Amino acid sequence: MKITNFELFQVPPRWLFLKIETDEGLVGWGEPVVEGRAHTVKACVEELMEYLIGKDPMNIEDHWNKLYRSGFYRGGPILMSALSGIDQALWDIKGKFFNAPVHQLMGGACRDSIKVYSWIGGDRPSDVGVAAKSIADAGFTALKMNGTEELQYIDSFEKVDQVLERVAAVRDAVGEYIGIGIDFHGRVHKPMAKILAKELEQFRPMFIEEPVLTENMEALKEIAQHTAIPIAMGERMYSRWDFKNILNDGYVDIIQPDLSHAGGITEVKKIAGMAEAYDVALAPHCPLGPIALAACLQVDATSHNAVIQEQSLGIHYNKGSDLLDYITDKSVFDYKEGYVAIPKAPGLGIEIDEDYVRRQAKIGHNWKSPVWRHKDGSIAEW
Ligand SMILES: O=C(O)[C@@H](O)[C@H](O)[C@H](O)CO
Ligand SMILES: [Mg+2]
Repeated sequence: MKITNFELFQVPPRWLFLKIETDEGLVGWGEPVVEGRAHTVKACVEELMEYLIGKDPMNIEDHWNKLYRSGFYRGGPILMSALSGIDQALWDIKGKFFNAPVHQLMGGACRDSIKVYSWIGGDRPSDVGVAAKSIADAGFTALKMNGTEELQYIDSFEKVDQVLERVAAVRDAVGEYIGIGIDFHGRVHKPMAKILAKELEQFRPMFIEEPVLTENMEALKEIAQHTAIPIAMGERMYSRWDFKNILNDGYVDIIQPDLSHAGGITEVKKIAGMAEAYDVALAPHCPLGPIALAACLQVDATSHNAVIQEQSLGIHYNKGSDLLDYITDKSVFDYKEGYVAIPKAPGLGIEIDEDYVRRQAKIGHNWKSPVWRHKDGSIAEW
């Protein structure tokens, strides 16, 4: 079999889909994207795909190594997201060739389903309470919320109290046992992160996420001394080599590699294995589209330490588009009591609605990250 062609589709709300074609008529789909950088990743995929035209799609490990190692410069969000989408599409082709879901080819599933969580939107305590209640009423047993907007290095306790009020409203709305993930998006610096971690403990959150930026990960040591809340991190880490230090340091409890940023199925499967050896849980990051989610579920299926899966259904910043819009069999993600079943169809397990993708690609998008500034005019982390 040979790879004959590829196409990229930039579709709303802010995604990029890749279709790889073969001379046997089999096609594979991948999702190579970083939010706000779709054009740049697209150019990178185009450059990487030059090598793959005419190659056998089955040799995924060799292609991964070629695309990663032989460019001299390696890693980072752009190259690794491009590689991730290509890797997903190659696995999709392989699965379809053997008429088996990808997890079957990676050793078989060690679970039937995985717990999922969705984002809740809202800024005011009353809004987040209502949003949380609707997620719980829909049968979910976990949710994730925004911890806070940007905090300066040293900031007012008024902002701390606002966070506590919002989390209290959610806890009140959903009762004692719904999991609450609190995402700080690295918008907090060490001094305030310590305080927040300590004060949030009363609400028994499922985890706090990116309490500081990945590049400040040595701060986790001090933050962890102030709380027993599990610490989650990893959506902005791009390979095994990025994850090795945080695992070695020992202050992270849950890693969140993104199947569309951290080297795809091939690489995240390896990262999951590394984490397992450190007794660290896996919760793949996925605020993206259906292909990324399907790839996540394949890795969740075969990773003993996978605990929960993020998904973008109803997510506030994907307004106007839903991941189900792009697939023909809408019931492929089969939810029951807060769990989603591992898809069993060949390849990634989903059927892309290509006509719809083509129509949406005509609309396209030019999604860019917002610019936030502190009161004094200085740039805030987004
Ligand atoms: O954990 C998450 O889903 C978030 O941190 C998103 O990745 C972030 O808002 C960028 O889209
Ligand atoms: Mg996050």
